[in-house]
Amino acid sequence: MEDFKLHNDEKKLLKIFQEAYDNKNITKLSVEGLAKNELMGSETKVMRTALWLSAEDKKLVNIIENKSKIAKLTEEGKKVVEKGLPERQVANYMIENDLKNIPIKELGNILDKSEVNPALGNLKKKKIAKIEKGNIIIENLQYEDKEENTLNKIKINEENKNSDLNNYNDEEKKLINNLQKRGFIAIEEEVDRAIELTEKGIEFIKNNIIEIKEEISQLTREHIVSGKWKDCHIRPYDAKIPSEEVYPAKLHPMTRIINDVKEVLIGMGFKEVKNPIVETEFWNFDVLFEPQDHPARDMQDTFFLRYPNKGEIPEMVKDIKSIHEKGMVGDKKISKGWRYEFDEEISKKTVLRTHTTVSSIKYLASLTDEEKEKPHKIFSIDRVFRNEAIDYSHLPEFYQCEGIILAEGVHFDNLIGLLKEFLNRLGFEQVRIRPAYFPFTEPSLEAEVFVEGRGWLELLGAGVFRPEVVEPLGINKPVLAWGIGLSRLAMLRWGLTDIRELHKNELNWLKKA
Ligand SMILES: N[C@@H](Cc1ccccc1)C(=O)O
Repeated sequence: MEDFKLHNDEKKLLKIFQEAYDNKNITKLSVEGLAKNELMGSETKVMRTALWLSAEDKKLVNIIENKSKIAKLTEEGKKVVEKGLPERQVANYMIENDLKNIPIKELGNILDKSEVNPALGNLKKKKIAKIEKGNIIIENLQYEDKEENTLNKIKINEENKNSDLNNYNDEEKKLINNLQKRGFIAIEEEVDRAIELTEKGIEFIKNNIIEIKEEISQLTREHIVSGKWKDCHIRPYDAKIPSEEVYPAKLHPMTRIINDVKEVLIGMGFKEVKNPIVETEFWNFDVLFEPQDHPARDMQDTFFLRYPNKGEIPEMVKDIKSIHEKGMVGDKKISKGWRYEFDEEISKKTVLRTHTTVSSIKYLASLTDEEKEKPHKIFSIDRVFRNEAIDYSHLPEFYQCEGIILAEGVHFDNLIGLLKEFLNRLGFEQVRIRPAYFPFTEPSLEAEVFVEGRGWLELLGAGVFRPEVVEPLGINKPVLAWGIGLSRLAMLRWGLTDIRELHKNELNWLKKA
């Protein structure tokens, strides 16, 4: 025997071929025929076994697939073969009742509702009757119908397992096309499979005695107690055998990314916070020291709400007003401010949050004096909204993940170290940092990752919150902040080039992702 181990089923299949070859020099057998052999028993088993035998290391057989189109009668079609086409049923009815004409309305008693219109059309087309003033007037009841002949032919061909569409001439094919539209015939694709010995396969069955010993795949107590184990052949375990692919139920890829990122952050000591989708401009922009005339607030980027168009804002708005207008925290001047007139009415306007930085800043604002003394590490993962046209890289709704560290003595270097660690844990080995600008952080940075075949890609924005952001909240310690787009992350993980793919729920992709 050659240098590979054969599974019992493989031996059985080869044995069938060996007999066919010895008797009639046959090297090719249909899967259907093989399945009927008692050594096999089912088409699935034949196919599975043939797949093993055709694998790279053996190549003893080839699987040959012949695709063909076949014409079959539908359930409706079968009825029509018995009773005639609907127009024939009308004609028969008239013959039986000796009628020369009937009102169209009466068709409802003879035929199914859905068949009335097609029957009328065909009565006219086939010149069986003409229609005048709501009456069907008979012209020729003894007609021959090529469509019915074709239906009969299909029935007979089906009985003889001869349904290939190629058995019909062009005229018949046209008729079949019509009958298919009327729902009496279905065209289906059929795959005819056969297994054929390769040269190597032929050599093999010529030169080997194929011995089939019953095998067991599991040793039981019974085998041991009875001593049967001495005669048992235990099937060796082969992890390389190709098998049917199975797709178990699983979470949506986007949910999986979210869960993975959560796990990484929780592992790094962060705590999750959640916030509502609808925010005031106060929390979405003002507190983050974004001036009220900042272009990002423009209609183009932000979704403003009509109902309710105003929300509540805290007393603290006075402090925010003062930092925006004059750069003052209480009576201490910490910066130039934006030097414009801050409008509390604008602060009250409602928006769909445009970034998760809202969650970070709301958390900081919620701390009591005592809590402010302690270090904090929090993150949030949430949907954010931007009024952008949908294309391969933009959706009006997407996921962001955002986090902060508040602690005495932390600085920019710690932020870089943290982000490198975070991105490493997400599977990106090469990370590089570039300077960037955000209205609420100074200094600010962008982190890029290197992806094989795509180069350096920007993934993350970060920085140290400006004093103008944290000091009005009574926080005098550094706060490191960062935000990352999760859709980008998901696209990289699954090699997508179009963000829309993530939400199409295309089953084939979902199964394999
Ligand atoms: N909020 C920023 C990201 C960011 C978060 C925190 C600090 C710096 C930048 C964005 O949406 O792009």
